[in-house]
Amino acid sequence: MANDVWIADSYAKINLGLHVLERLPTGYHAIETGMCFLEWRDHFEVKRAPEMKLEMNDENIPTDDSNLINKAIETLNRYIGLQHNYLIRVDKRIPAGAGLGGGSSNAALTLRLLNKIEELGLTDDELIDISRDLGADVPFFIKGKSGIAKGIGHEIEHLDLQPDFWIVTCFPNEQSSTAEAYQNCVPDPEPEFDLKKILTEEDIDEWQFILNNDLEKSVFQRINVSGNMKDQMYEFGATYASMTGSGSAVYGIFEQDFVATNAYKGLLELDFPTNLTRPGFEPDYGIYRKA
Ligand SMILES: C[C@@](CO)(OP(=O)(O)O)[C@H](O)COP(=O)(O)OP(=O)(O)OC[C@H]1O[C@@H](n2ccc(N)nc2=O)[C@H](O)[C@@H]1O
Ligand SMILES: Nc1ncnc2c1ncn2[C@@H]1O[C@H](COP(=O)(O)OP(=O)(O)O)[C@@H](O)[C@H]1O
Repeated sequence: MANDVWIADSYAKINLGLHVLERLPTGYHAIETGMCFLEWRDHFEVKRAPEMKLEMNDENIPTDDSNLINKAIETLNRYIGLQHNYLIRVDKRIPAGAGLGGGSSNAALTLRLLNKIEELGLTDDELIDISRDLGADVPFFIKGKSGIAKGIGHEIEHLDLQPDFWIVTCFPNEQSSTAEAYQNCVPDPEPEFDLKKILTEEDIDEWQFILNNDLEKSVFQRINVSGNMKDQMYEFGATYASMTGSGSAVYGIFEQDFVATNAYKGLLELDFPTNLTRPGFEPDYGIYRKA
């Protein structure tokens, strides 16, 4: 009904390995990367309004046409035409420029929310098609399932890659440019290790020797604190640690809860935005009417 308020959450992701295979003529890069979700979420509340309006509680992120939520609204409007205007309020908790996909995740949720509220009847595959122009990472966020992304990130094989361990993720408060991270890395068309085999067959104890993020080197040269934080995760007892995506956030995977909790508290004391995700976490992709 016209006065309904709709609520939903938009989740962060981390990358489990990231191979940069080739620089393409478009300037984008062919990659393969595993992705799973964190219990780190932005909260959306949406209701009808006289005109489209976006409100976010993060003054560092513009709410003008450059915002990926507004780009998603514009894309959907162009594709099928929206019947109404909405006020979209976002309680933003996922840091931007962190390699956590916060903006991409917001764009995907916006498409799913408006599809549901306006009863547009678009399938996931149609939403995935529409989402491609919004960003390389946006299609991944349409289904809410972990998996391996290839191509520029649009070709997704959904697999259950959600680790059954604790994940501690920390953002050292320095935004990393995705474009720069890719521009400064050296593609390797023949990676030494088979990413899918590692993620689905290798014991996690082996990951630190064979699971790499090819964007780390160039980012750690510019943002040293991220490299130091990766070392710190191992010092805290992580079984595996890596920068996520184009950074600058770093995550550690821990097999014992008290070791993870100790790392989480230690990093929080540094005043960095830090997240603790429990074993086997699955995002709630539901869209609900607020009671
Ligand atoms: C690095 C990754 C890993 O998951 O995520 P984040 O670190 O951004 O979370 C993704 O590849 C980022 O996806 P996304 O953030 O949607 O990238 P886009 O906005 O489409 O592209 C931003 C810029 O990154 C570069 N880019 C992006 C993806 C890709 N496969 N090759 C690239 O070279 C291009 O210079 C592009 O102009
Ligand atoms: N709704 C949004 N949330 C977060 N970042 C956004 C949003 N809209 C646009 N942006 C811009 O996108 C960039 C970060 O996008 P994001 O997907 O969070 O990248 P990353 O995964 O690298 O952190 C920043 O430059 C930010 O200003």
